[in-house]
Amino acid sequence: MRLHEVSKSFGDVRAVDRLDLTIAEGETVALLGPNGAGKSTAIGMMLGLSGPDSGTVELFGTAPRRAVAAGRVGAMLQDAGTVPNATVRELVELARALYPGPLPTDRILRTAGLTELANRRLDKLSGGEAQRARFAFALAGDPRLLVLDEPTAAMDVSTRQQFWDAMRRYSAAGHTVLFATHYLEEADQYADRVVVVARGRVVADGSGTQIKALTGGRTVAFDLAGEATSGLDQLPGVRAVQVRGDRASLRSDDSDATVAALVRSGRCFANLEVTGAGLQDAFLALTSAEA
Ligand SMILES: Nc1ncnc2c1ncn2[C@@H]1O[C@H](COP(=O)(O)OP(=O)(O)OP(=O)(O)O)[C@@H](O)[C@H]1O
Repeated sequence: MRLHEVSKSFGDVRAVDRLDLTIAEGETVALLGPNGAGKSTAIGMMLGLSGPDSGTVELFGTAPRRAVAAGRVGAMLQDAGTVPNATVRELVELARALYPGPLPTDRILRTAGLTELANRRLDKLSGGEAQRARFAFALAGDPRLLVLDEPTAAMDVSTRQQFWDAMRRYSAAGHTVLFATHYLEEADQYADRVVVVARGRVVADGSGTQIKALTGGRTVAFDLAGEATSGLDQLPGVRAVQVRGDRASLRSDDSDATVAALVRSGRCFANLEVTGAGLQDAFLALTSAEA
């Protein structure tokens, strides 16, 4: 899949701004960005639901609409509805009828973790189960590329886990998956590659580990135990000091040196904690750097 210099505006809002993105077959890629970053607009163009104002979008070497019509792409969009009175199995059969080379029904149900729920009516499913039914619908045509727009929005932790287990079964077979998410831990955990989008542009592209390394550093936090904050910014490695109530958080490039110096200083402190920069930190730093 290839987007080259793609832009799209809605009135004065430039939703996607000269976006360049190439995804190779077999990759699992997370499109990570805050609300309004342009993820859904970019996905809409990848699926041929709307055209770019400028730039080109190609799927499997052809126009998105043609690739979608040929059954090479399955999609699960944010606002997709289902058929309330049908059962899960009927929905899957309906989806299969739309494609030239669909997967067998039982395999779709198994991959989506719906075997036990095959005869359940769609309007009796929980939110997470309904999302898995949409996932089954997207899988039915045996697509080479699966595009998921915030697939786990509104799912609780265990339902989310079940969903990703199902997605893993699919990607393990060598299929390409692109998913949009706000959940930073999800991007880090389930994607081979994380593409961070802000204001319609790619601001970082790499593995979760690489994205974290871009901001680097650790946080050394402790209770001040009544001591003043003066001198904390002079400790070795410290780049920034933040104080909330009685707790200080030091952003440090060398947390070992910072902690050693803190101990040597003879200051009182309590509840010392050293944590690595999470993807959340990296994400905030990267997107605010663009502001
Ligand atoms: N049909 C539309 N008409 C007008 N503005 C739109 C339309 N679709 C999107 N936008 C605007 O384009 C920008 C990008 O929106 P988009 O939905 O692509 O972002 P997103 O990253 O998917 O956000 P979210 O995570 O909230 O779904 C936003 O400012 C949004 O308000």
